[in-house]
Amino acid sequence: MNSVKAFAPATVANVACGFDIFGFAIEEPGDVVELSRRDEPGIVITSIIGDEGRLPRNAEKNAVTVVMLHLLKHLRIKDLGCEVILHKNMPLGSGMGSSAASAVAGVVAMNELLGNPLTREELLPFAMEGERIASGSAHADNVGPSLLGGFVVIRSYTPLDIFTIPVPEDLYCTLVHPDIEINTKDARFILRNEVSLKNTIAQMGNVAGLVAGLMKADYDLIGRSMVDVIIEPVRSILIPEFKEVKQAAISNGALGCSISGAGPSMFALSRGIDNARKAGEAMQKRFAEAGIEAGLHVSAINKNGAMVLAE
Ligand SMILES: Nc1ncnc2c1ncn2[C@@H]1O[C@H](COP(=O)(O)OP(=O)(O)O)[C@@H](O)[C@H]1O
Ligand SMILES: N[C@@H](CCOP(=O)(O)O)C(=O)O
Repeated sequence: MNSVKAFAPATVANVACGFDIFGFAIEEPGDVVELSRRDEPGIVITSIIGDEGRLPRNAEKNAVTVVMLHLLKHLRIKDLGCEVILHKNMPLGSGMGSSAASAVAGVVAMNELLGNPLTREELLPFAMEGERIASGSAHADNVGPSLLGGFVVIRSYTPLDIFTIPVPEDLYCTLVHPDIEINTKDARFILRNEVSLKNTIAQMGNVAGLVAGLMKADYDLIGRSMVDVIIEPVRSILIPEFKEVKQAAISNGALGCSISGAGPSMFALSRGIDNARKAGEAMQKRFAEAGIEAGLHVSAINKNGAMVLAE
């Protein structure tokens, strides 16, 4: 095989109470990577479309190629020559798993070009290296769902133990991206290292409730469990109109609403696409009243994750 194209979707990480342990993918947007072999050895980024020239062109600094370099090293392949085109289809520092989408599309494309020596699950640690370069932390709650699809739970990082759980058929996500940027690295830096016993108990109850609610298709339980007493109170300060936008979502049919990843995007979960759209329009309107433009995506939970595209 001489050339390959792969797509990897945007993701909602944390899902309110599950900091670094919960995430799911949405249908769109997503990054697309094109790979083609060349005669000279080495991985070269020939073009990035859609980043306004902001992303590193150096293969060792961009999440899309860092993952390929790690994969090739693991497979002890030294002489491969490859040209990379990245279609950057989502904003940077968005809370939509932008760096993760590039990393996953990159590692899936390279694995395909090599004839799929690794399974999807085996690609995960390499995709996580893309997150390390982007945010200083190799968290898996964006790359996991972007790679595997579904609602992902990371039970443990050492050793890595990750699985997906079923979600109700009629569950829809609303993702609203206000036109501001928050660097995940900065949004991790401001978090406290200590958590009180009281908050730990509350958070554990919600984590258990959200898993049970999703698996039992108990929409009320899902809504009641979308509460984050640890991270949201700290990070929401970085998002203008956070409380008002969250209230707008809940008053307009959403089961619950919180920060998507490290923000500034906010997400809501709803029963049915009509509720998800209504909540999204209300959230967008609330941002607009404060003079902030916001993009809106309404989607089912993406069960497939990354895809190799026909040439
Ligand atoms: N291919 C890539 N796509 C997006 N960001 C990348 C990529 N490669 C490196 N980065 C770096 O990662 C940071 C953005 O990642 P992050 O803050 O995690 O955003 P997001 O929340 O959207 O994933 C920026 O500093 C950016 O330069
Ligand atoms: N668990 C991470 C998720 C970051 O998601 P992103 O989409 O903002 O990169 C965190 O909360 O830091």
